[in-house]
Amino acid sequence: MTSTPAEEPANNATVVDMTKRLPHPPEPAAAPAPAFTAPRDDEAPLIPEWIKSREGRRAARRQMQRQAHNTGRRWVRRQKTERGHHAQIGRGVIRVHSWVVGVEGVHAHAAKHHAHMATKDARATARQARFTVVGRDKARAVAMKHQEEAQHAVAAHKKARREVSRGRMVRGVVAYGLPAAADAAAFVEAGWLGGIGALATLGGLALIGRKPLRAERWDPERRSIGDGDSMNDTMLNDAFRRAGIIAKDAVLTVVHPCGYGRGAWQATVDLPDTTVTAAMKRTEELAGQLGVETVQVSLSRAGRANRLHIWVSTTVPFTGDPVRGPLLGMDKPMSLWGRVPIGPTLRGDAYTVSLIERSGLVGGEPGAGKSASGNNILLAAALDPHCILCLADGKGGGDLEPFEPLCDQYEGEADPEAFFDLLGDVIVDMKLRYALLKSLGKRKVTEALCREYPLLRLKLLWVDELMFFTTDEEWGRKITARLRNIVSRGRAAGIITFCATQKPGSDVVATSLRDLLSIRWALRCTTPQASDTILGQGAASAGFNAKDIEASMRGAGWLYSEGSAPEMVLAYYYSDDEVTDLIERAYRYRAAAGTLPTAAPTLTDRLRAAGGDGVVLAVLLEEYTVGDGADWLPTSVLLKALADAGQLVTDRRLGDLVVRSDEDKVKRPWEGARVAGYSRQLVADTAEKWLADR
Ligand SMILES: Nc1ncnc2c1ncn2[C@@H]1O[C@H](COP(=O)(O)OP(=O)(O)OP(=O)(O)O)[C@@H](O)[C@H]1O
Repeated sequence: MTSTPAEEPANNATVVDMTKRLPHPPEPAAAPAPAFTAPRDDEAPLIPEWIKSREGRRAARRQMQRQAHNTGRRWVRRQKTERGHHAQIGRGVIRVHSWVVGVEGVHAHAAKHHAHMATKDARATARQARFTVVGRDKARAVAMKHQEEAQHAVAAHKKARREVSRGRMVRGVVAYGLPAAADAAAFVEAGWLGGIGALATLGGLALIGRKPLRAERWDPERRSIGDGDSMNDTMLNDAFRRAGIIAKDAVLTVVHPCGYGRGAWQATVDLPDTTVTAAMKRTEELAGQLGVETVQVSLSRAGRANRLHIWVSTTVPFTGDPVRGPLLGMDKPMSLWGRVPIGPTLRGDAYTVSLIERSGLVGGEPGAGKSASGNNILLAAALDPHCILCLADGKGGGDLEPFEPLCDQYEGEADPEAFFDLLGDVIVDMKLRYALLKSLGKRKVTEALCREYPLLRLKLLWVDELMFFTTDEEWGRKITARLRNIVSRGRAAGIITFCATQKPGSDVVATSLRDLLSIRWALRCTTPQASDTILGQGAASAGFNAKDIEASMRGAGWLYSEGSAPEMVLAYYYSDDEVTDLIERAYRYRAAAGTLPTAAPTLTDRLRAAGGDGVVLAVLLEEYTVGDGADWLPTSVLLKALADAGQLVTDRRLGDLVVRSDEDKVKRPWEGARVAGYSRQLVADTAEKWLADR
């Protein structure tokens, strides 16, 4: 039931409606609120009035206490991290100290290394000049030049050291001296002021060291191994993109994550839309992006065309002490039929080569380490008592001289004519070898045949500084022709040929000869073109450029012997004393095996060894040496000598064998009559030609 206002009782005070709530007791009359007046702009901030009340002030105090407590806890927690104040101060001290030490030390170190090498060279050339007989003036001039270079290098090293000391002293005064002086002065003035000074110094150090030096803290744009950062996926992707190996939006697929070991960072990645061969062509750009030298980066195929193994050394490789050769530790003869140790690769693996049926070319600028590197092969051959050594030195220096007592043939006078004759003897030997192989029904020399037949022993023909022989106006072309003959046909006959040169251009090593030399060893070169002439056209642009080898990396070079790509190898180094020791050891092995060289076979020995008409010619030549010797003998005397030696030769057959011109046929006086005969020179020339034509 609802009531209408018309039905409401007239007196509210007497009738109580139970549906309504009781009214609150009447409030005491409050004092009228003061009218709020906003402060003027220049009077006070707009702060709620409550804050100014007692309650507000108490709440603000509580809030501040809470904040101080939290800050304190945070500070304590932070002290355990690398952002704590003591860590910051520690970093500050390290950074200030690094700044004082400076970076000039690197230059001083490089100057020291240079001075050391230059002095060593100067001593070596001076020693060489002292013992050089032929070309002594030239050797002395070279020694003087090296002496001057060494003096300059030593002076440069001293200067660099002085600069280091001066720089450190100035920076030390600024960094340590000034703050220490200021703090001490403040302490003397008023003890507490000194305390404030010390706190200020610590504050300064904390400020300097406030940022931890972690890779993540660096701008990714600036990450590089050269700056000491760790190699990681982001850095790799970035570097590959910027080097133009992969597209700007492409991503490398990581197969083996970045890891560090043995002084280098390594990773294996799959390249998107490109191949390892293409990537290797941009090694230089990639090295630039990683902030390192080209020689510090090594890229290789990891089993597939697009799977790349990247290796980045944190230091320039091969600049430490020379690596001791393993031949020194061998206590028994070597066999050249096995593999020859050459040296460690960039990645620290031992590199070896097989010389069987091979020939090689070693090239590099003067002082790159050709002779020292070549010693690895020469000493290995020397330590095989069954290997015949045949050496020629185009420099006429003393590099090969220690090997002379072991050599069956040695040409150390840089005489092109003598070298031409030496090659002639090698060709005769090669023909004899083929004749024997043919009679045995074999195609090529094997280890078993080599052991059974002394004639088939391996022979190493080593030519140092080929340029002096092949650029000779009179003999150059003939020498190249003979060398080409030996290299192309000698392999199967057990003759291994190696040529070393400072200048591997086509004027020195004819392309037709160079293409036959299968092992290529490029030590430091002055131009990429020179590097290409050793390793093959296009090698430098494919990432194998001997020009990139640093001058301080002596003995380091790109070596191509087998496999698909050249390897960077540091040749083992044998000092002069070690070479002498090993040669003495080789001499003993050869003496025990009965393979020490006997006197070189004479022309008549070789003619007799060849048999057939060779024996006839040998008997004829010997007849000229009877008694006081003669330059010309009558036909009758020669025929009698042949008959006495069991060679039944008619006048006509002799004429066919030793062909005379009309002038040679002119009769000469002999025991009161004029008779026909033959000159010794004609018979000797015929014999040489007969041997060479066989
Ligand atoms: N494998 C190596 N390890 C360390 N040092 C080396 C190595 N090879 C060479 N050297 C250093 O380099 C110097 C020069 O070497 P080497 O005489 O072999 O050079 P080269 O190329 O034959 O010179 P040149 O062309 O003038 O004959 C050596 O005296 C030695 O100090």
